[in-house]
Amino acid sequence: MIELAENRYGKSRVRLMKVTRHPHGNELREWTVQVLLKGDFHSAHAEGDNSKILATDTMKNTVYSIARNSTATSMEAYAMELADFLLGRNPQVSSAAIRIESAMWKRMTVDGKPHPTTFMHGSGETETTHVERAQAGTFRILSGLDNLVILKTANSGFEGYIKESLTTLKETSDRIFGTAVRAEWHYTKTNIDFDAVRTSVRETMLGIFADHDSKSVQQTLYAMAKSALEAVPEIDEMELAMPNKHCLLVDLSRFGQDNPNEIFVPTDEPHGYIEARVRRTPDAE
Ligand SMILES: O=c1[nH]c(=O)c2[nH]c(=O)[nH]c2[nH]1
Repeated sequence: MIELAENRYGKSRVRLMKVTRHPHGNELREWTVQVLLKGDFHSAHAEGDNSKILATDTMKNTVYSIARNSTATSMEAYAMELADFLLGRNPQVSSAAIRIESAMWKRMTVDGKPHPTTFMHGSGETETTHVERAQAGTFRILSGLDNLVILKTANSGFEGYIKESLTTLKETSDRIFGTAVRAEWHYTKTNIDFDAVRTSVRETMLGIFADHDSKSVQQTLYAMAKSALEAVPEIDEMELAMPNKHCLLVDLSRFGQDNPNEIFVPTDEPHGYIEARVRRTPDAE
């Protein structure tokens, strides 16, 4: 016997730019949206019967249509509206999952003043959200960020690790620590100021990264997640991934020069990769 074990389908990489026009200036958002639906689609897979299929092209159109009417100020609130709309119109759908990645546009400064209608691409950092709801269920909202590229030039070392026959790495109490953070955290509520909470989470993590006396990427990652969970009551779990973007000290002794931790070669591959999930445990009775 062969059966359809699981399935979901939808539209990926729906690109959307929204300009919200105000008399005093405009707001700009650039999102890449993914819609994935699960549901009663056995007949489509096993019999070629498309009568329950909402075309993915229709989903793409829905992304734009909801964006036109939505007054949501955050991508989380917009994603909830989109999921509600799709679930409301499609009883054959058991759950809708919306993912959004938001590009980092910043208002341009001209002559020292923020320009009302012109923007500059800030960095390759993106803001993310993943919103999911089942028919008659409650929302599960995970938000985060990706490709937050940061680097510290002091207060980072790596010592005391296992030394065995294949170990060549030298211990150091002073190294460069560069990474591109991916973080995703879970909200305990759905009616909060998502943008303000996001800012608190991000700023808390950055503050710890800068000030931490790092014994390893693992220790700093844990300290960042722990501080964010302590500072922001609206989240209860965080997954963090931090590649260790090695910067290798160049041996200048070949040229009769010293190198007191000043000249490095940044490398992409191979790189260390550290990830962890950190959560708030229920208070002990
Ligand atoms: O912070 C680090 N953690 C490791 O596990 C590790 N391994 C390694 O080679 N360098 C590092 N750095």
